[in-house]
Amino acid sequence: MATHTGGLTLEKNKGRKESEGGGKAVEVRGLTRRYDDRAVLSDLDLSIEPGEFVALLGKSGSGKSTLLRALAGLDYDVAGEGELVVPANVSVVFQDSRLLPWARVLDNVVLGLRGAEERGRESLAEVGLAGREKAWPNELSGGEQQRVALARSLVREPALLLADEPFGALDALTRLKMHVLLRKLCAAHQPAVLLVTHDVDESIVLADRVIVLDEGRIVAEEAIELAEPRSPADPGFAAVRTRLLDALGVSL
Ligand SMILES: Nc1ncnc2c1ncn2[C@@H]1O[C@H](COP(=O)(O)OP(=O)(O)OP(=O)(O)O)[C@@H](O)[C@H]1O
Repeated sequence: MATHTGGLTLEKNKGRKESEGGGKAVEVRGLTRRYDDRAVLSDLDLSIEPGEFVALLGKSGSGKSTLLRALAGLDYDVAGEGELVVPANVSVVFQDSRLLPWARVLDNVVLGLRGAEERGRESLAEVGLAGREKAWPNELSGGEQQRVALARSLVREPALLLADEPFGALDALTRLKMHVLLRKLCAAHQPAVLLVTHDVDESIVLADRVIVLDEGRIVAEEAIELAEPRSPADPGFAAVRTRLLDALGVSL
C-alpha cells in the first residue's frame, strides 16, 4: 500500500518478498532506505545462507535496526528502493522481551499457535525454564524473560531469526550464559540468524560471519574460523577483534 507525504512515496515493506524455499535464507539487493531524503541504508547487498549465523556491528545510527526492520517486514514508515527476499517464517527477538504481562509464560510462548502446548513446554525446557510455565512475566528476571522470548521465537521453527541486541539489557554474567544457550539452540534448530549487537566479543563468539555497517554501507566483513570453544584468550580471536574495532573506527 502506498501513501504520499511531503513529496515522498512511502510504501509498506517495499520490495520485500517471501522466498519459496531452497536457495539463500536472505537475499538483499540494492537496498536503499531514506528518512526525509537522507539515506540511512545505501544500495546494500547481503545474502545469508540457510543455517548461517551473521552478526551485524555498527556505530549508533549506522542503520542496523533499519535493516533488521526491513527484513522483518516492519518498515512501513520509510521510503526506499531495492529488493529483499526472506523466508515466510521469520521470528524476531528484541532487546526487551515484549512478553504480554497478562499472559502466563506458556501462553506467551504459544500465543497464536493452535495445539502447540506440548511444543511450548519443550521449548521452555530447552531454554532452562521447565516448571515455570504458569509463572507471570513479572515474576521472572530480565534474563529469564529473554529466555521466554527465545522460546517463543523458536517454537515457531523459524527459517530466519532476527535479533536486535537481545542481550543488551542483561548483566555481563547473564549475557555469557545467554551466549552459550543461543549457540546450543541454533545448533539444534539451525535457523539462519541475523544478530544486531554493539558487543564485538559477542559477535565473534556467536557468529559464522561478522559484518560491519557504517552510514548504511557494509564496510567490513569477517568469516570467523576459530577453534571451539571460542575464547577471547585465543590470539586469533584478538586479531579478529582488532580488525573489527578498526572497521568501527576504534583504534586501541
Ligand atoms: N522513524 C525515523 N525517522 C527519521 N529518522 C529515523 C527514523 N528511524 C531511524 N532514523 C534514523 O536512521 C538512522 C539509522 O537508524 P537505526 O536505528 O537503523 O540505527 P542503528 O545502527 O540501529 O543505531 P543504534 O545502534 O543506536 O540502535 C539514524 O540516523 C536514525 O536517526
